[in-house]
Amino acid sequence: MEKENGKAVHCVVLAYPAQGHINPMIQFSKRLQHEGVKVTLVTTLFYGKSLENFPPSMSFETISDGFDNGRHGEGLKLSVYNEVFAQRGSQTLSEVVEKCAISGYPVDCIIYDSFMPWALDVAKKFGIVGACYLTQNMPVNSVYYHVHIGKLRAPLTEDEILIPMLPKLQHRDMPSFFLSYQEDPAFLEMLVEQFSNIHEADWVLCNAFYEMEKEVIDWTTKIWPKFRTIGPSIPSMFLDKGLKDDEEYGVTQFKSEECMDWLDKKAKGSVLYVSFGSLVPLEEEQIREVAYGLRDSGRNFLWVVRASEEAKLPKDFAKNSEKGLVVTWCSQLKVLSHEAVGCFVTHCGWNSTLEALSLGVPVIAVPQWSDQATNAKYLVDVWKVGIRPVVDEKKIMRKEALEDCIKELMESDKGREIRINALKLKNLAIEAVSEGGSSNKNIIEFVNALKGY
Ligand SMILES: O=c1ccn([C@@H]2O[C@H](COP(=O)(O)OP(=O)(O)O[C@H]3O[C@H](CO)[C@@H](O)[C@H](O)[C@H]3O)[C@@H](O)[C@H]2O)c(=O)[nH]1
Repeated sequence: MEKENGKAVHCVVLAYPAQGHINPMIQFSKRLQHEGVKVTLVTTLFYGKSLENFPPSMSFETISDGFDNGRHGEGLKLSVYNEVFAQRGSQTLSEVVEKCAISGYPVDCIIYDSFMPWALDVAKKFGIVGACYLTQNMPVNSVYYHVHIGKLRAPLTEDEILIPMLPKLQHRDMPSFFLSYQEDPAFLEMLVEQFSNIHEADWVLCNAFYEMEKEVIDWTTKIWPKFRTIGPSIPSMFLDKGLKDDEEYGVTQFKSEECMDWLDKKAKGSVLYVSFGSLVPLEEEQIREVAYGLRDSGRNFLWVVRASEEAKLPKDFAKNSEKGLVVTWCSQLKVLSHEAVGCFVTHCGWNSTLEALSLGVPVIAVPQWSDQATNAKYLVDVWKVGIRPVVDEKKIMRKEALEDCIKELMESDKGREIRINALKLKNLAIEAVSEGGSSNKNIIEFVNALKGY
């Protein structure tokens, strides 16, 4: 598969330095490679050093965020980091593009994570295509976009937030940066900044699929005509099985611990899988409530508690028992696709959300930070594949609230309906990336345009 001039199309894929961002970018890259595109994956030097199991089929380059030995010093403000990153990142990304040209593989397109909008200027400077990749979900992006166009403000003054094509949102459904805006506006500003130049991007790609949120996607395509959904960006073996040997994302920041033998011994649908993702630390009090809630539910559970969080576990809590196993990291997709798993207690990070939808696993939604509350709203009220426990005035989910949700999901009629809905979503996700499906067609359209067809 070649361009009109006979050469393979070459895309630089610029991933933001975080597990939840590099995973989907690598997965999308594999789909591009499947369509005959040459991919060079790029991330920051410091983050790159922490990654293992890099896919051998891709070239790998690094840029500088200005902190090649890490972001030491608690005092470093996000706004300062972003400013330095934009400046050093633009410079070193330009060097990568130049290096590729010198080595005989000129770059045709930069696909950049929307968290780094300055990368579009680099693409423009070289006269190549700039494609923005939105790692988060479209309703969340739409919320931030409405701040960008001045239709929504922080701090929130209204009780209910009305945004076209989205359900009514309460404060608890909004991205957390609205609620923390007064203490620290930098996060919301960074997320809104994603949309500062988006109308100039040649393409806007989003890690979602059309059938999951048609209304908001149709609305978005009207304002950005080159907006396309290309997800779920998760390994093909867990979806359409169209890509050979594609069983893992490819890079890992943390080492997985063995848990498959333990799962193999458990009855079908009997295990609660619990994970709060790769980033957010939980309050010790919250970890204690989860621990006792799981233990007292009487159910089997497999819980990922990252090494940095382990000291917060209650001293009397058994990490490896007949009913429960705690690991520091696991292959989440293998776990979610295991028939023993009956429910996912999740923080609702966007990748975990898409993985749950794609594998048909119902959820107990326990959002903590960033986009997670809006994802939880969709999981519970729009896709109807989960339940959200109440939290108290300290925003802690008490053990009783968790136990009630577990009981409801595993035993009630509502739980059975939720399971049926989860399977419907799973089938839609598989169809979207299969031949002729909405995301598959969009990927082919994108690649053909790069090839000049
Ligand atoms: O034991 C584990 C736990 C997680 N994962 C993987 O790690 C990724 C986690 O991604 P995500 O669910 O998105 O959570 P975070 O890592 O917390 O992601 C951050 O980035 C996402 C994209 O911006 C946001 O949606 C989240 O809110 C934000 O916390 C997923 O692919 C999981 O499969 C594993 O492989 N093993």
